[in-house]
Amino acid sequence: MPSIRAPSSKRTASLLVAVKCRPLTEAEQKRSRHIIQVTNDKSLIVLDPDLSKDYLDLIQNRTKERRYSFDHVFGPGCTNADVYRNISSTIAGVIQGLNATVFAYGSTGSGKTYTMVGTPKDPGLMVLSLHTIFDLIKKDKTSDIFEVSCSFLEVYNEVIYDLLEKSSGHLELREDPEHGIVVAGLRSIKVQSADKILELLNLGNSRRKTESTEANATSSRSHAVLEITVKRKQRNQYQSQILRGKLALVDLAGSERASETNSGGQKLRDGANINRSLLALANCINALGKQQKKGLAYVPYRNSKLTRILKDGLSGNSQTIMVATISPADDQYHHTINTLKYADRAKEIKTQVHKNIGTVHTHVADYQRMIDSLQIEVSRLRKELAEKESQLSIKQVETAADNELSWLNILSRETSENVQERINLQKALFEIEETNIRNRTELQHLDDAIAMQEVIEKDGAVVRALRSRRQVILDNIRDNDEAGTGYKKDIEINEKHRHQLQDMIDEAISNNGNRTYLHILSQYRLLGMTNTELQFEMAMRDQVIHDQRDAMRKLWNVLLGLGLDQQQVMDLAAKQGIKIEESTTPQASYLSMMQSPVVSLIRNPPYMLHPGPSMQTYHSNACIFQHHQGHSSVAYAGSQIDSPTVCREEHHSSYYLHSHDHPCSAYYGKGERGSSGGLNPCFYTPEKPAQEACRLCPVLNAQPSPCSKEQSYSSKDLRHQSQETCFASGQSLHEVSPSGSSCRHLNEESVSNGGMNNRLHGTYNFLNLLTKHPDPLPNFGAVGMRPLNSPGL
Ligand SMILES: Nc1ncnc2c1ncn2[C@@H]1O[C@H](COP(=O)(O)OP(=O)(O)OP(=O)(O)O)[C@@H](O)[C@H]1O
Repeated sequence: MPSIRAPSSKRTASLLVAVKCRPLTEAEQKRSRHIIQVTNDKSLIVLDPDLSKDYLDLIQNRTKERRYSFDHVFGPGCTNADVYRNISSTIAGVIQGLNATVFAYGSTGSGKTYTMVGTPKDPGLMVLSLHTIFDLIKKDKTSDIFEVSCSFLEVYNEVIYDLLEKSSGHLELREDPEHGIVVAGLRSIKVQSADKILELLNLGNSRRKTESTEANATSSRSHAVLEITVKRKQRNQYQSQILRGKLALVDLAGSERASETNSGGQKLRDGANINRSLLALANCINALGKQQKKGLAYVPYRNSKLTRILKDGLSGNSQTIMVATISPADDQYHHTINTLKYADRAKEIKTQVHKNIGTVHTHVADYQRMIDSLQIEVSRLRKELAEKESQLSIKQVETAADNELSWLNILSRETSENVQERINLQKALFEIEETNIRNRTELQHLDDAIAMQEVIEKDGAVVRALRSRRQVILDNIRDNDEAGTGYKKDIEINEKHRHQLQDMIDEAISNNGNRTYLHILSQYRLLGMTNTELQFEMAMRDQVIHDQRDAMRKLWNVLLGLGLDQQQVMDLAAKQGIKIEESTTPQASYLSMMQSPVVSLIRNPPYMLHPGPSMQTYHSNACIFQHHQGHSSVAYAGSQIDSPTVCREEHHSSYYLHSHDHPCSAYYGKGERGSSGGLNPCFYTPEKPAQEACRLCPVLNAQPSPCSKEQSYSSKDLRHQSQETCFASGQSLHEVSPSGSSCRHLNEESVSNGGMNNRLHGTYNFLNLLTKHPDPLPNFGAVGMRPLNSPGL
């Protein structure tokens, strides 16, 4: 299986919002007034639908007239081709390995399906996009091989169906560590021409659930997602590079008010489900919009299948276009305002776009195979279950038995929903807690920065900006905590429900003998498999991420401590065919930190947070102390840079830089110099308390260096010194700065402690390579800095 890994060059893109106003329909022309005025290609006015407003109302600003501006505005005279012209460049990016998402959003009957699918005379965005993709492939002058595949699904009443299957079963979502959210078992058909996809599109559309409602004669009752994947394999390239672009075209079901639909029963239930998932989408748009202004806010993707499917398009790797469709009719005023409100918020949403580049080598092939075999097992069980059910129903003759079976069906459906809900709630809770861990870390940075800045100017602009940011973060923490409490309550309710269902199942087994038992057993087995798969996925992913980050952090500490800069390390690694992803370097951590709006305010000394390797924090005569014990590690660095005590703290799998009020800083006092004459950046992990670290680090205890003059090495000497030789002679390695006040300590004990030998052996080998030591080539697998194609498992 080709593995696709995102390279480092990311571009931040804003979600592009286009508004399209359809003409009045024939029926509307008889009863409604046109209230949309498109003032130019970027703005529009929604007129007050109430004509009875008098002059006084108007001058007192009691009018309901609203003005909006967007990236593009299209009036009733515009065709789908006019809309498409403005977004075609984004679609073209798909054949270059970029992802794009286009979704139509609006109330029922506002023109979403017309915009996405269109008519033979006015083909919609789905059709036009497909033509672009195949035209570009045809015109391509390179010798690259293209492979286009397509899938088409619908989400109806919170259940996913494959529109390319005649009678599709229920499909489940799963989180893939490489590809994000994927629909397990969804058919992906390879296609050679736009016509073939259009055929599939028509077929799928004919299978879509539609109903005639008050507002629209053929109203879509489901959300439909057409996904086109373009794989581009470059011939004769190093490792056969593959670009993989993905285009998701989404036609949402229309929101409506129950009071307007004039429907009951199933129709009303459909409407409620549609509204629920659209509300979930609106909530995500809200949170994402807020996130741009306020920093980390929790985005409730898990509240619906639709939002989980759209997650990448809303915040991940995708250039995303929202086409907000509106009706010009005065009786649709509230719907129109509502659509435009969310379209307006969506303008704030940012995504990170990068090419999906991979090689034909396998990364996580083993892991993927395991998941796939589980998937196959799940579908086999599903089939078995369906067969058993049909056998049972053939044998059924008594009405009592029918009733029993339908009761059982309800029970098994409820059981399934209960399990799925619990998984979603637990994951949501986990995500919310992660978000607040990051919020709390930022709060700590801010507290430190405020304290330091207040020494300089008590109530200056910077302090005020920092305080206001602090308030925002506090609000976010409170909001997230409240949401977390809500999820915990939901989990309790879910748990109670589970017990009730279990009681009912137990009773059924004791009363109804074999058939019931078999049915429930199969269902349970099925759910058990799905659950195991999820747990397995999560555990594997977390473990891999944790191990790799941990090993990389240690390696960077050692490498940069030797005085090499990041570029040198990367160049040397590249010579060995190893690609170090930019996003994993200390510089990247530093940059992302420094790019935050508040940190940019406080970049300059004297309270610079962490200068980063490029700014020589890891000075050649800096002091590095490493101590390994089990899974904990501590590394300290004292530099000559005139900055206050700074700590880098690792929490869970995240890696933060922050100024910290811990005993080391207390020792010197805030902003005071340590014995080195410079202030000491301090690196530690939570597992190793700072006091212990201070005790262990001779420099921080302001004790004389343990190195005698004869035992000391300049950093240059050290790099040419074989550690083996040094350890063999019973010495520990220390490097002393010219002033004698800072020291690098890397001894055998610290290397061997806690079973870290293998990893450090790898590190050591790599160091030898970097310092041109004639030892064998490094074993990168041991240190987590793997050649690009290693699975890391
Ligand atoms: N630009 C347009 N020009 C002419 N007619 C249009 C246009 N847009 C929409 N219509 C007409 O408006 C009606 C409703 O459109 P459509 O079915 O696309 O709405 P929708 O938003 O998809 O509704 P639902 O959410 O209920 O599925 C249809 O009769 C359609 O032909």
